Amino acid sequence: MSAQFTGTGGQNPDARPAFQAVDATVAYDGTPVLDGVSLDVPAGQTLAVLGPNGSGKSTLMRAVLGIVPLNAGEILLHGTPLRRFRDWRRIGYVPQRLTAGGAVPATVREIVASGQVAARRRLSLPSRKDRQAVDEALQAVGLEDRSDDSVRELSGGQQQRVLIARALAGRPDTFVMDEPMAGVDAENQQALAATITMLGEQGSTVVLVLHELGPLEHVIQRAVSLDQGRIVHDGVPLRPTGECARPGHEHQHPHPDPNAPAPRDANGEIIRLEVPGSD
Ligand SMILES: Nc1ncnc2c1ncn2[C@@H]1O[C@H](COP(=O)(O)OP(=O)(O)OP(=O)(O)O)[C@@H](O)[C@H]1O
Repeated sequence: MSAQFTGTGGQNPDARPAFQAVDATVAYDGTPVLDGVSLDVPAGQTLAVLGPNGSGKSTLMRAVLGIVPLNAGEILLHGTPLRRFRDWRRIGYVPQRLTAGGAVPATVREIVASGQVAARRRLSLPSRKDRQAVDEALQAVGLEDRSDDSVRELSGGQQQRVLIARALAGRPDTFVMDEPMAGVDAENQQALAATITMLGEQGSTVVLVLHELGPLEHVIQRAVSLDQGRIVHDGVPLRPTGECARPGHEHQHPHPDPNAPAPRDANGEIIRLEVPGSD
């Protein structure tokens, strides 16, 4: 594997935390969904954010990335207050998988290459190094043989791997992945777990929203559980107990079933993969 994905933080014990939330509060219509959350994520750590549906996991991820404004508190990225942070090329965001947003049809390679736009100098064309980074990102997620296919031809799990390759192609060292395993079949989960393991081993910071640790159990160093917008556990990952420990237990989840047919719009067209931030 190339050294290009190597994070800097994991090798430097003096590095400032990748993410810091200080008493972060977010309310929608007056109802707090993040209720004074304080959290430091050291550079180089692989951390899972767990919790029941609606507990505020996605809101916390969006808040640390500045997508959702805080009502109170503060966020720092790599030691810099969010409002002054400019080094967005360091951050790779893997959003939840499918939306009905208006993306254009695109090949796998085009989607992955779109992850480099923020990192390239304005108006410059992709360099040989950029193209090489796309090749390596595709290789990292095991999709190099699908690079010229339309993303619409891929399964949901493969599309999720495309989104991760897209984040890798920008060469960040800090990743936020919102439910990368949701609606992904077992084979693609294993492929994703291998990629995330590689990132952790190479010193990147990886923050993942998960419903269960599953195939990532061996790579998660720390788990933070939210409930009703507050941190109720922070430490070694808790093993599931009771009903959740039962073999075959299925978390109640609003995301698509991996075996369900591809979602279609009112005209019968398959809903396309959104390409956020590809401007
Ligand atoms: N844009 C919004 N406007 C109003 N309410 C919102 C908005 N986004 C989220 N919420 C509400 O905030 C609460 C927390 O939502 P959030 O998506 O952060 O939870 P979550 O833990 O990620 O849930 P899930 O596991 O279902 O993805 C929920 O009650 C949700 O309905």
